[in-house]
Amino acid sequence: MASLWKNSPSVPLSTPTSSTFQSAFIQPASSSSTIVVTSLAVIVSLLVLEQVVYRSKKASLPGDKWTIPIIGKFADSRSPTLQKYMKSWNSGALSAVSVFNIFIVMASSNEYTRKIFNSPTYAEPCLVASAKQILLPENWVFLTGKIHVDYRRVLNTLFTRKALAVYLQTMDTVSRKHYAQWLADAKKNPSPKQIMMTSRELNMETSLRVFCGKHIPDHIIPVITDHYWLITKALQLVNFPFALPGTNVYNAIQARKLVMKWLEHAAAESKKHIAAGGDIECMLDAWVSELRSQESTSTSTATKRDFSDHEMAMVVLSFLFASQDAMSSGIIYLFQHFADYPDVLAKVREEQEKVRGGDVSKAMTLEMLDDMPYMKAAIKESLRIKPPVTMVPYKTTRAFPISDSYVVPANSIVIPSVYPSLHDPEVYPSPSSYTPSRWLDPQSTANTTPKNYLVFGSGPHKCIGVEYAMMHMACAMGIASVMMEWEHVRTEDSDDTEIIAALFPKDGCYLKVSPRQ
Ligand code: HEM
Repeated sequence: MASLWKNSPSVPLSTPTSSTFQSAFIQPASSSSTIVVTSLAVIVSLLVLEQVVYRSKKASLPGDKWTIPIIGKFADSRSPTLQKYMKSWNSGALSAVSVFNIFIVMASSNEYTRKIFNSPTYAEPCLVASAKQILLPENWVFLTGKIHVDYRRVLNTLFTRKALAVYLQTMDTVSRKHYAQWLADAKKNPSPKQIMMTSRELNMETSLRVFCGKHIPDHIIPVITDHYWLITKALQLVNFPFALPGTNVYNAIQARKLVMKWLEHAAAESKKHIAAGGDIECMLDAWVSELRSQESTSTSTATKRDFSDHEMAMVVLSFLFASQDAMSSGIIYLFQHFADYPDVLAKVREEQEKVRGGDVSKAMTLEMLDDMPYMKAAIKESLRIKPPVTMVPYKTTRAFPISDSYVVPANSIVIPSVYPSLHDPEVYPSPSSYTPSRWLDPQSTANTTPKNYLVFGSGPHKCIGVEYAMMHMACAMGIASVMMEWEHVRTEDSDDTEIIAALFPKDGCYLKVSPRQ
C-alpha cells in the first residue's frame, strides 16, 4: 500500500505562497465556501420546515412521525397493492401520509368515508393528480356545485330505460362476437390464457360502440383500445409530477389527443345522422336527438343548451375514463369467481336457461334482465369482494372538520376507502366468502345496511353509470355462461391483487375456454 502512495503520479506537495496567488485563489475559495455553507443552511432549514409542517398537519393521526424528505412515500405509491393500503386502514379510521409534499389523509371507517363523499362544501373529487392533464381541465367531471348538478341532469337523460334498451342490443352483439373469437383462439391453441387484455378489448369495443355506434370506423376501435392502455397506465394515485417526454402522463396526453380526434368526429357524424332522420343507434344519437327535441319544444332560452362536438367528445372521454378500468375489473373477477364457485355458475346457468326459454341465441332484453335476481346477486357480491374502485381521491377546498378531534387542512387529499366498509363482518358475515345468496334475503344485514355498499360511491358524484354497469356485466356474463365453459387455472398470484387504476388479479386470470354443448 505504501509503495502505491510512493509511486503515485506526482502531485505538487507544496503550494505557491505568493500574495498574488492568494488574492487570486484563496479569497474566492473562501467566498465560495460561504456560498456552500449558506446553501446548506437553506437546504437544512427547508428540510426541517418540511418535517415541521408535516407533523403539524398530521397532528394526532396515525402515520409515520417523519416523512422521507421531498419524495415522502412516493416509492410505496409506485406499486400500490391492497396489502399496503390495508396497513394504513388498519392503523386507524383516519391516517396520514405525505407524497411529494402533498398531505394525504386516508379514511377507512364507513362513517368518515361517507362523510367525505357527502361533504361537497369541504371536499371535491380530484381523481388522480394527473387526471386534469389527461381529461382536459375544462371537462365536466371537474365541475362542482350547482353547475355540476345541472350538467349531470342533462347527462342523466342518456341513461333512461329507453336509452338502456338500445345499448343492451349493442352489448349483446359485441359480447357474442368477442366470445366467438375467444373460442376460435382456444381451438387453435387450447393452453390457458390470461383474460386481462382480452376482457379489456371486449369492454372497450362495447363502450365505444354503445357510446359512438357506427360513427367510429371499425379499424379505429383497436387503435383507440391500444392508446387507451397508455391512459390507464397514467392513472396511478401518484405519478411523476411533470409530464416530460417518456413519462406515463406525457404518453397519456398524446393518447388522449388521438382519442379525442375520433370522438369529436363521432359527435359530428352523429349530428349529421340524426339531422338526416336516422334512427337512434348509440348514446351520441340519443343525446343529439334529445337536444333537437328540446330545441323544438322548449320555449325558455334558459333550458336550451347546445353542445359542441368537443364538449360531447369530452363527456364520452369521461365515460370511457370512468368505466373502462372499473368495468374490466368487474368482468374479470366475475369470470374468476364463477369458475372458482361452480355451484354459483350452475345457478346462473339455470336462471339463464329459464329467461331464454332454452334458446341460447336469444338476444338479451331489459325484461329478461328484470327476471335475473340471481345474476344480480352474483354481480353485487363479486363487486363487494373485489371492488374495482377501492378508493376515490378527493381534495379539501377548505379546512374540513372531519371529526371532533381532527381538522383536515385545506388543499390536502382526502381518500375515502370503500374496501373496509365492503368487508365489515358485522354487515357481511364471513366477508371473504363469495356468497351471492346474502343478497337474496331482504332481511339480511347486507340488504338492511345499504350505507356500507359503497362500490359506486355516494353523494353528488355517485357513479352516473350504475345501471349501465350492472346491465353490461349481466349481459356479458349471461352470454358467456350459455356460450362457453371455462376453467380457472390458478397460480400462486390468483388471490393477490394489483391496482392498475382499478383492482385486478395479480396473475391476469388464466382461463381455459371451450364451447358449451
Ligand atoms: C363496475 C363498474 C363501475 C364502478 C365500480 C364505478 C365506480 C365509480 C365510483 C366509485 C365513482 C366515484 C363516486 C363518488 O365520488 O362518489 C364513479 C364515478 C363516476 N362513474 Fe362510475 N363506475 C363503474 C362504471 C361506470 C360506467 C359504465 C360509467 C359510464 C357509462 C361510469 C361513469 C362515471 C362517472 C361519469 C363518474 C363521475 C360522476 C360525477 O362526478 O358526477 N362509471 N364510478
